[in-house]
Amino acid sequence: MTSTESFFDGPFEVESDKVNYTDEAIFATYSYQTTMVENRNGKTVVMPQTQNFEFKTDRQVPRVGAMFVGWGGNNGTTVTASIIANRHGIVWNKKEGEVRSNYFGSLTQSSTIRIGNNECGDNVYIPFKNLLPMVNPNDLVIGGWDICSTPLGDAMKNAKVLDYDLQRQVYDEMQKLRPLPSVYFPDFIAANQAGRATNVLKGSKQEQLDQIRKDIRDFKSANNLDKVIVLWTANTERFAEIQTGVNDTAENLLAAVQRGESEISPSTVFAIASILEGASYINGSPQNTFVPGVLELAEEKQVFIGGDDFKSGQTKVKSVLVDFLISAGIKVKSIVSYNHLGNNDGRNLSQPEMFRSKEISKSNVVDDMVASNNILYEPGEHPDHVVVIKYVPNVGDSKRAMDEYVSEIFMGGTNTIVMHNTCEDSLLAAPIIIDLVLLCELFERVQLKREGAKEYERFHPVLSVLSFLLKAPLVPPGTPVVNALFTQRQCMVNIMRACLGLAPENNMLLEHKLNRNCSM
Ligand SMILES: NC(=O)c1ccc[n+]([C@@H]2O[C@H](COP(=O)([O-])OP(=O)(O)OC[C@H]3O[C@@H](n4cnc5c(N)ncnc54)[C@H](O)[C@@H]3O)[C@@H](O)[C@H]2O)c1
Ligand SMILES: O=P([O-])([O-])O[C@@H]1[C@@H](O)[C@H](O)[C@@H](O)[C@H](O)[C@@H]1O
Repeated sequence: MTSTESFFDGPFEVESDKVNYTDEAIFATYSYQTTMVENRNGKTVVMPQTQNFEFKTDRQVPRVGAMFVGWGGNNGTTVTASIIANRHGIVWNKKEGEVRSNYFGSLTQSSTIRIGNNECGDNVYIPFKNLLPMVNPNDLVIGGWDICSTPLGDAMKNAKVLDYDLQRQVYDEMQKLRPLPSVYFPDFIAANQAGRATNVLKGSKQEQLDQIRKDIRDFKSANNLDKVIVLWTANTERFAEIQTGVNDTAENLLAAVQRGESEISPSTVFAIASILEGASYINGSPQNTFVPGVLELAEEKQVFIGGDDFKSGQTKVKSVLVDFLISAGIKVKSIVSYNHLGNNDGRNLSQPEMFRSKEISKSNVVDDMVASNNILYEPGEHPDHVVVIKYVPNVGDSKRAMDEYVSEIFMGGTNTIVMHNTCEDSLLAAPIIIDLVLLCELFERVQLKREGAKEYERFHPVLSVLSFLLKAPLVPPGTPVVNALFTQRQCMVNIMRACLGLAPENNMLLEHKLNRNCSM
């Protein structure tokens, strides 16, 4: 039987008159094809449109620092220890035998992309990370802040995420890592977190903002970095109230910080600091860090922001399952998502205001799929959708998710899907954190020039291309939110293909569907 798949792991290059590789950059011409649709007297008229672009992708991979807010938490310690383990090629023992350090669960490090077919007609796949020049996670320089002063070795032990035999081998290196003091406004996270607040900044909000900015500058210069990316993996905050004159514009926001306005959260302080220091900022939690004033500031300074809330387990499955059901013409009528977890995040979420932030990000993930099908759903009609999260210390970081999906099928039938999903929360989130940093950094090196334009331009500061990794994707104002997981993945892959002048992956495989194989 002939093999239908091949895998090339070596260097990768496109040979085409549309692509030019220089030492500095990859230049590619690309025809972006879409369709404009009009409703003309009841008839849907579709008009193909083409816009030509020139893509420029800098080839020099910079020296990158990742600064985590909440560095001492389960996610922060797990991602740090795992990068150290991969850097040293650590192998450890479990009862099932030896395990070699890896980046499973990382889109960039452990997934592949179909790049075409060879002369035998076999599909050819390459590592996702080979498509465009990308930072090696082993080279990331990591730092960050935590309101808890516990050194990272002990914090890793407290997290109880990684196997003992692995922890043992990275403990000494981890124990040398100390989180910087952080911004702590008690009413933004659960009261039960107060005991952790042993490493907090003093002074006014302005003084704390200035200190965070200095921390970023000092980290960058001390480690001889080309750039820093700041990522929030601290606890889920309550939503901040949007207040006119406080956080509604960039100017008001900066003035409000100076006045010490109470409705400015720690995460918003970090976002302001990052943007003012030219460091991209990513929000791995569900709170509304990106109040209108932050959005305006990011646009003013042309600094990338991304969020919200890592899409790691239960929601990731939901964004696939509901997409499959609705795109198969099956009417989802009810979604009940229950989970319990026993880590500190779960403890923080046990306070209603913090749970509400998470409930919002977990509940909106099917809106685009439902809105796409007016055969199944009347305008404004939605499935029942309930999210329940309970704190049960015994399970620790090993979250137990239980979901029930009830759908209406053919001729009045009913389909019920019940799922139990043990999500090792931090082992699922850590590779996502790596992908968010690496992809954000990659897209900082991509520029586009429209046909006839003199200047290149960067992507909009709200980096919506990161949506595959996030539950509640932040998008530029007025643009569509896409949650369907494989649509999100294809979007990212096709943009990366466009950087190489390659057409989008269309999955047609037309060459295999004719009476005789057509050699293209
Ligand atoms: N699968 C996942 O683990 C997953 C998925 C999606 C989102 N998240 C979100 O990621 C975040 C972290 O999850 P976790 O399991 O690592 O939680 P965690 O409680 O283990 O870690 C959070 C850390 O943040 C610190 N912290 C709290 N407020 C801070 C502040 N203002 N500044 C600096 N540090 C602060 C805490 O001391 C703690 O060390 C949570 O908001 C969670 O909702 C996690
Ligand atoms: O990503 P996902 O598994 O759907 O959602 C998870 C929640 O179910 C969990 O309760 C919470 O603690 C995690 O932070 C994460 O947000």
